[in-house]
Amino acid sequence: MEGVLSPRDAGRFISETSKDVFIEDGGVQKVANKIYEKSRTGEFNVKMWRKHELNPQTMDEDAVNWVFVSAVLNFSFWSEKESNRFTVQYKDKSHTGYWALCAAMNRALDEGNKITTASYYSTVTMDQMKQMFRSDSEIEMPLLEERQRVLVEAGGVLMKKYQGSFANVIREADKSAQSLLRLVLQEFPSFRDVADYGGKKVGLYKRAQILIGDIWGCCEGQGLGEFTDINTITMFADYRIPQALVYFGALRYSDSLMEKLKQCHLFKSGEKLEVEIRGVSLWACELIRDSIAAKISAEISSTGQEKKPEEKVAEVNAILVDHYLWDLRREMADEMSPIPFHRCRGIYY
Ligand SMILES: Nc1nc2c(c(CN[C@H]3C=C[C@H](O)[C@@H]3O)cn2[C@@H]2O[C@H](COP(=O)(O)O)[C@@H](O)[C@H]2O)c(=O)[nH]1
Repeated sequence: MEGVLSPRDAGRFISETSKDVFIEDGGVQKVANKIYEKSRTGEFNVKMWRKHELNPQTMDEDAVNWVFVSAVLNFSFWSEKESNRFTVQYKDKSHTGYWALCAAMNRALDEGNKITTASYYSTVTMDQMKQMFRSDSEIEMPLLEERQRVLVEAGGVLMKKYQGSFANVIREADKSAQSLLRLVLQEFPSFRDVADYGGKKVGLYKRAQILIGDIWGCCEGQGLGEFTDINTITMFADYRIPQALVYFGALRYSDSLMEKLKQCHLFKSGEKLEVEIRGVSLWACELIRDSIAAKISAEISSTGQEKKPEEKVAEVNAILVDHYLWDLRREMADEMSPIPFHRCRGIYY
């Protein structure tokens, strides 16, 4: 967007300016080493996305439209008590947080509600939302009215300008992730995750970038998911990656900020401390990605010969760094729970 720092430039600027959130190089190297080792197994690549059972298993237009709706709704699942959250039972499993959103979408589809069809969700009613996104715990899905509003808005744009399919937006971007990012920000207002910080406008664009990352993952970087510049997409600035980065010592909070977090302070979207947590986390992931790239090129130059294609370590971009940390935060939820996440009610992440 015009006059707005891109996520990478925003991350660098916020990191250089921040007074309450700091990057610790020791922790950055620790995470980079863990991911570098993981990347040598050959399983650490774009194919990981589809391994999650709730994600679509096809790579067609329906899958891409599923991803678009999940990205429109991919925000703010946290509740006061982590022990009592919005929960969805689906195929004998209990899902919370982001996975509860996916489970609810799949349950809705199984029940005949066309939640991923723009002609349906562009006119979805609150009664239909309550039915589709009903919780199986006593905690309802947060911000349901907001979710209806952004769904109707997004569906309306697709119907009016893109024949009802997000695949047509992707086609217009002509295999450029940055063109698709610009198009999403231009056409879908709810994705405009921008804040005022230090006299500048900073674009963190969490949902717009995770939309592109998930399209890339869903299609394994092929067909509708093929982007020549996918490595320019940064980490997705949510409320979980910071938790993981602090846990591994890559990020450090000032005592006063840590105290606020421990008091479950409710941050306003766009306030200084909230922007610093998200922006410095983003920059930390850029540094982790750079450190991994240096290790990979050092390995190639030290062995001298080029690896066989199947042995080549797939380039580790910020999306894969992000997914590694996000999935690990889920797997290590208990170990990481002493690190407080920042609470902000909003539609951006
Ligand atoms: N940075 C980042 N943020 C992510 C995701 C995802 C889901 N991605 C999955 C799909 C493929 C990947 O491998 C992941 O398995 C959700 N979120 C955000 O987290 C928050 C919810 O968290 P919790 O309360 O624990 O459910 C909420 O802000 C949501 O917007 C991610 O990947 N990266």
